[in-house]
Amino acid sequence: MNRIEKYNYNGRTDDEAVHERIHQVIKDYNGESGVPVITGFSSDEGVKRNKGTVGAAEGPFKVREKMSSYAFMNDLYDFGTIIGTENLEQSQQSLGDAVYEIYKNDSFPIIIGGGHETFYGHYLGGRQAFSGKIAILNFDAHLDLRDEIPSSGTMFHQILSADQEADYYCLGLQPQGNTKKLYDTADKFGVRYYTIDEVRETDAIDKVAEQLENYDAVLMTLCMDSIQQSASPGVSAPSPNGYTPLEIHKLISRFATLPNLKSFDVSEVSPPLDINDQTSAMAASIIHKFLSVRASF
Ligand SMILES: N=CN[C@@H](CCC(=O)O)C(=O)O
Repeated sequence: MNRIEKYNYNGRTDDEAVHERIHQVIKDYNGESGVPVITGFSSDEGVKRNKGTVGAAEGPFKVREKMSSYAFMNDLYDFGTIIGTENLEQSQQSLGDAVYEIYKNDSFPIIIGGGHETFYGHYLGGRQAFSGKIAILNFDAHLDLRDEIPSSGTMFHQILSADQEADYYCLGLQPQGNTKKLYDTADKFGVRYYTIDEVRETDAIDKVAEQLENYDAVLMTLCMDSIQQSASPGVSAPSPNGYTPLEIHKLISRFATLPNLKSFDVSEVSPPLDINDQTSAMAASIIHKFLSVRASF
């Protein structure tokens, strides 16, 4: 079991008597039901193995720092952060165990990565909690379907090659970031994938939203490299023509209200690569938007 570190939220307090910012309302998670639970996964190992630029291990702390003073008045809990090691497989299992504990109590994990290898741990918890058909909804510049040792570029290959009951939807692909081999792999597994242009210019989103209704559980994941580089520069593999902040806020809001959505992770924020904390702030604003739009957990 990996070490779990608690986060100490701090921020502006306007009036001691009124609890209206995240750092004032957030509590340690102790098994409560029907609540959103922030959970960190501090890991660089997946990006390192994928030959990317490391730094995402600092994401869970920096994104919480940005969220701390955001106006917020509803229930919110924090599980702590799983501290990843070079033993990525064990770290992902520890994240899966944490996520499973939250699901078991009928609560809703909101996970802050870590490299996108975060999603494999997220999935392990989801698969343990939910039998039947699972949909993975990934907003990403990359398919992450490499058939190699586990990294931040392999999670969906790992899942689809072992789980017949999991379907993969990928929205926002950057053509320059995915080779023919990755597209062939996607076709082999029947992945429903859409480039950024298809998301913008077709009815892909409506179609996907309709198809997602047919699953027992939907697990949603956002790779911050799917957002345009000028708004999300602090990632290992930036996208000059990724989602605009408005586009990604709209998309996350749209899918946040799916009744069968069980959890959400935001991955790949790398504070050492960031400019003026823009990427951490963007991730924090997306989580805040998600919390505001999804009325019940
Ligand atoms: N979604 C994240 N993907 C990987 C890059 C994928 C690739 O190199 O194909 C990452 O940043 O580590």
